[in-house]
Amino acid sequence: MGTEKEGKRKDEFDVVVLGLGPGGEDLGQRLAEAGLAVAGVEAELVGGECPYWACVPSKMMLRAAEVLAECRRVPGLAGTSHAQPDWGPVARRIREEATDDWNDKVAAERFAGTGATLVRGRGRITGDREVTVEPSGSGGEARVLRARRGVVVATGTVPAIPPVPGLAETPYWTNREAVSTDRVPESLIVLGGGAVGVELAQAFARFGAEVTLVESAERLLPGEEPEAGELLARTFAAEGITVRTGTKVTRVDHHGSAFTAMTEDGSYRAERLLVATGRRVDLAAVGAGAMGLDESAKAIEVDDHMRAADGLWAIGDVTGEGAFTHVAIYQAGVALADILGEAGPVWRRDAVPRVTFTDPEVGGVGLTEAKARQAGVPVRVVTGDLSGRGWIHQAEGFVKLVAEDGADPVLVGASAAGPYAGEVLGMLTLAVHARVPVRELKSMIYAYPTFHRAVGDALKKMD
Ligand SMILES: Cc1cc2nc3c(=O)[nH]c(=O)nc-3n(C[C@H](O)[C@H](O)[C@H](O)COP(=O)(O)OP(=O)(O)OC[C@H]3O[C@@H](n4cnc5c(N)ncnc54)[C@H](O)[C@@H]3O)c2cc1C
Ligand SMILES: NC(=O)c1ccc[n+]([C@@H]2O[C@H](COP(=O)([O-])OP(=O)(O)OC[C@H]3O[C@@H](n4cnc5c(N)ncnc54)[C@H](O)[C@@H]3O)[C@@H](O)[C@H]2O)c1
Repeated sequence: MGTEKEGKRKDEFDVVVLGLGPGGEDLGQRLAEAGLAVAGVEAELVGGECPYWACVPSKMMLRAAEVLAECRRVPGLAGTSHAQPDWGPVARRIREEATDDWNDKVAAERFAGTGATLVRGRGRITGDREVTVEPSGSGGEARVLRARRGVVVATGTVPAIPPVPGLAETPYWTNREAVSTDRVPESLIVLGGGAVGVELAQAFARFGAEVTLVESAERLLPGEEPEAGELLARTFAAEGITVRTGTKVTRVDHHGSAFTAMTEDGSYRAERLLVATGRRVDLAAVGAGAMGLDESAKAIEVDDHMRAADGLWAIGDVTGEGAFTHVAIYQAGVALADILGEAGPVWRRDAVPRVTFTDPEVGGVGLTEAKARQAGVPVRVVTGDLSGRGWIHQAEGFVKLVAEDGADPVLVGASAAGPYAGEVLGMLTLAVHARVPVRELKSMIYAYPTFHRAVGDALKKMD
């Protein structure tokens, strides 16, 4: 229902969802389907980062790169092969199949089809349960949206650009330019060896780019088990990717058509430079202070029901928990139950799975050994290789299991790396989530010769 106040259009809803990425889109639709009056506010594209600039296009790139790598594995296993990489089909699939040329018409119609109201523009919390939306582009008047039950903040993150001298003045890439490029650069410097950095470095390298990756921590994927970073470093070296860990970029310049990155141990030149050094939230832009939150905080802190304050929920990357699409959507389900006042799932942080889609894949769930020890959890840890299947497949990888010690130990963390490691992670996620005792896992039958049989072999080492 719209009213006019101080020259601004005013509308009332039950819930206002700010940001329609995977989390906000899912929650807004489900609230509307439950019969609530919902406004979803979106500044860019309905669907958010994941389908247009992140998960989906990057996985299309990696799938294509994997096909090339398989082709290169034919000699010695199956004869001879010759593959001529062509970025054309990759760019075409991303443009036509994944993003509809970065057009959200279908998603917007799906959202509105549930009965929710899509409000295009940049929203800001301007009072208790009140959001003011500045329309996208020029023209149009601001709209004030009132939320009877409350506001859900689902505004995600933006790339965190490190304060490296010179960098801000250069035409560097973030994930957005990287996944929407029509052409593979001849050479590429990647800053950051987290999930974005390693995935995109490998995809471009397999399509012929000469890639240098600079990571300030001591190893790639520093949040994962050390064995994962070591495995990726070996794989990348074998594929011709230059990896520099434990070093910082001290200056970046761009002259003509080339970037130069100075590091503590040398200087690197490349046609393109990709910044993949993490993400940040901007709580001041969201107006979080208007509902009593600290706008300088790194994320919106939430309880087990995704509540951030009275009449305020937060879900997805803005909560600083996970930074994964499956977490944003899971948290949407938690907030849904809370807003509807129904029994439902609570936000559990102890069994969150994560998969980095490099080849080999790296999957993890729960705590790494280091994080368990830091938290003071007494642990038993076993590691095993891919056993028979790894040898047959000519593939490297590992399984690492972290069990909380005690009379009847349970896994509190596990990692799998290798072919299909993200799929092997499924059973490990179940084990951590459902607290399946190690004795039960040991008594299971593991099909021979699967990759997940490595879990059974590793468990034999756990006395
Ligand atoms: C290259 C890359 C690859 C990735 N791959 C994977 C993967 O394989 N698997 C995985 O699980 N995760 C992956 N991620 C992470 C995943 O993209 C995010 O976790 C996910 O998109 C978070 O969803 P969200 O709803 O919290 O926020 P977002 O997707 O960031 O959406 C937030 C939305 O809010 C809008 N918004 C922001 N501020 C306002 C405002 N003031 N008013 C109105 N609208 C606003 C934005 O325009 C955006 O549409 C990847 C990330 C990157 C960068
Ligand atoms: N497959 C997936 O699920 C997937 C894929 C991509 C991204 N994501 C998620 O998206 C988020 C963003 O990913 P990301 O890789 O950008 O962030 P990240 O925080 O995971 O990794 C950033 C890396 O950059 C390094 N770094 C920071 N400053 C640096 C500097 N000045 N020079 C060199 N290295 C520097 C950090 O040590 C870190 O290893 C993450 O939470 C990630 O989990 C998930």
